[in-house]
Amino acid sequence: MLKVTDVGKTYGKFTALQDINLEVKDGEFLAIMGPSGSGKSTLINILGLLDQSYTGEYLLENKNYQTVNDNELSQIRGDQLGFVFQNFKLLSTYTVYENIEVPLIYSKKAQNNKHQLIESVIEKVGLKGKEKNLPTELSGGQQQRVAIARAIVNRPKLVIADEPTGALDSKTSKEIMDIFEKLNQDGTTIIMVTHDSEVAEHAMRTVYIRDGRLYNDEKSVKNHD
Ligand SMILES: Nc1ncnc2c1ncn2[C@@H]1O[C@H](COP(=O)(O)OP(=O)(O)OP(=O)(O)O)[C@@H](O)[C@H]1O
Repeated sequence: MLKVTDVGKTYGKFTALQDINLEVKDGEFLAIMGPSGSGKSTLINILGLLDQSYTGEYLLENKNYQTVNDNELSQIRGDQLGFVFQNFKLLSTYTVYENIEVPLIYSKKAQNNKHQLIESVIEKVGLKGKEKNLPTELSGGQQQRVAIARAIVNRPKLVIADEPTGALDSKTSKEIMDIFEKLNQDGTTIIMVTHDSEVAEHAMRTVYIRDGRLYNDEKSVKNHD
């Protein structure tokens, strides 16, 4: 799915990432853990094609997008990637159905069964009957379900989730993680940033970031400290 080789990122004199090497296979469910400010968002911004100013090489499906122009890049993001954020980022004046429809409007993928597609993801995330509700009429967990449905409606190869349970209580977090697990079982590759080791346990593999460096296990982070 993707391969990161010796990637580094600086903000002026500050080094946010260095010597990052990471390979994610098709169908994997990877958790990225690390303290606040360690570089997690910086890394997933690169993986999610939201940031092209880095050193080293990043290949997504064997393709380097570092010099691709913004228009083409947003098309690729829309067609191949799904994003889920901590604070849901739903459109507040759009209904549940309309929020989920948005990626399909911008997509160049052929969609001749749009309505069916939207209904099937609504069912998958357990929101049947809520199609006409506005986000403000839903609980946090339900809003995150809408965000997940929106992220997967285009059948992306890769879903990137940044602290998707960060704003949810532990019972709701578990329900959201069950949805991600099912999604992964259905073949979607998932990369998820989390502070929460219980959440990371749902992933197949966890990597750790500390001070802009990536470690494959917790022990090597501690040795480094
Ligand atoms: N635009 C920027 N300009 C300068 N420094 C930045 C910028 N964005 C991030 N940083 C710095 O880079 C480091 C890594 O930030 P990043 O947001 O990737 O951390 P994070 O691990 O995602 O943190 P959190 O868990 O709090 O979201 C931080 O020290 C941050 O202050």
